[in-house]
Amino acid sequence: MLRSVVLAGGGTGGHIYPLLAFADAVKRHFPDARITTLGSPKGMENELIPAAGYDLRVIPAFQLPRSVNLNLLRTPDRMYKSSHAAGKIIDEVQADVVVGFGGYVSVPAYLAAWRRDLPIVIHEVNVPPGVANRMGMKFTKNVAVGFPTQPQLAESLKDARVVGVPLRTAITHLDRAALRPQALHHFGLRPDLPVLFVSGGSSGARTINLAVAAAAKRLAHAGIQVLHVQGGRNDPFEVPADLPVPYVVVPYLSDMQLGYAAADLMLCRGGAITVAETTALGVPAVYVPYPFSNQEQERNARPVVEAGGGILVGNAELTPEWIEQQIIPLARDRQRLAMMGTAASHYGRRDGDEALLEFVLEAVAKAR
Ligand SMILES: CC(=O)N[C@H]1[C@@H](OP(=O)(O)OP(=O)(O)OC[C@H]2O[C@@H](n3ccc(=O)[nH]c3=O)[C@H](O)[C@@H]2O)O[C@H](CO)[C@@H](O)[C@@H]1O
Repeated sequence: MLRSVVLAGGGTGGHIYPLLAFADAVKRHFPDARITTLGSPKGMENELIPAAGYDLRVIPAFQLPRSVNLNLLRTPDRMYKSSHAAGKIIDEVQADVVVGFGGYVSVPAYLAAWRRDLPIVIHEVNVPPGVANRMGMKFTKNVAVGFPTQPQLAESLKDARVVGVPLRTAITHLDRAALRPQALHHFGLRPDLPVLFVSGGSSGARTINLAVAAAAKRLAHAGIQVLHVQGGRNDPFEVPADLPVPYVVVPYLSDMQLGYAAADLMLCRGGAITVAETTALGVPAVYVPYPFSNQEQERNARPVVEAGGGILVGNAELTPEWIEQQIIPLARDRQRLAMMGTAASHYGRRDGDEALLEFVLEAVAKAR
């Protein structure tokens, strides 16, 4: 039984969408439960959470250090304001549990919950775990992870429960083949030619945007249509106007399921939620991991590639020539795409929201 939950997570889409998917699962099972989310002043949560209809409380920003630093938790001026604000909200809504998904806002929430002796559950999707969640792990052993490889790859996650990634129901309930005609129509794409779906994650990826746009003519002359999501925080790019087949650019897709339904092949970064979605849906993908952030995106994508669900290319290797030599033949090879899609779907799962809820209920029951 859950009466009131506080969910903390923010920054980019990768931290917010799992939180929203989990909130939906709580609402399905406990329609009367109070759901409160904590966010930071500038993150994408300020658009995404109110749009999904949930109560967002913004607490003062707190700059995370680059490494785990517990002294910081004791430094009143840096941390006090944020954790005091989180604590006031936790008290006001009489939370049963705090569930954190990482990002700036999670640390003050973990600290405030620990001070009140409330159960804390951490959900982590990356290897190595993010700094906020690593700090949270000092306060709780209730750690859940998104992928089966994480406990083997990171010592700090070796005892974590693998629950999968909570994904939006628009994605977990998606029948790609059934939605495809509507999706193609929506974007003005043709049903007789393959579609390359390009997305650099929630903020977009400049390297990917520029490389694909520079290959636009070659793709079009090979009969490959492109559906290209620019990404929430990226500059526009130029695509030639007189192409013989559609090249559709959209700034950001709120209905990401339409993109997945239209896609024959995806070209994307290796953000954890993107990987969870492509594999849950069996979408074959070319992964171009973001080369920084501790190689976390390469670690996300590599197991899928090893399972045969996609291919991996380094950021610097993604040139218009590489696209011509590797992506064009792949996008036209229906048999190879089908095999890759099946392999990807064997790695993915769609029940992360339910599995995390079960884990949270166990944590609450243990604490009572
Ligand atoms: C550069 C960086 O540090 N990126 C991190 C960030 O990625 P990022 O925030 O890009 O997150 P992911 O790639 O994991 O997920 C992106 C999410 O945004 C959605 N989406 C994307 C574009 C769009 O137009 N519409 C839309 O809905 C996708 O469907 C997906 O649900 O968080 C991830 C999860 O912690 C990490 O693994 C990534 O390494």
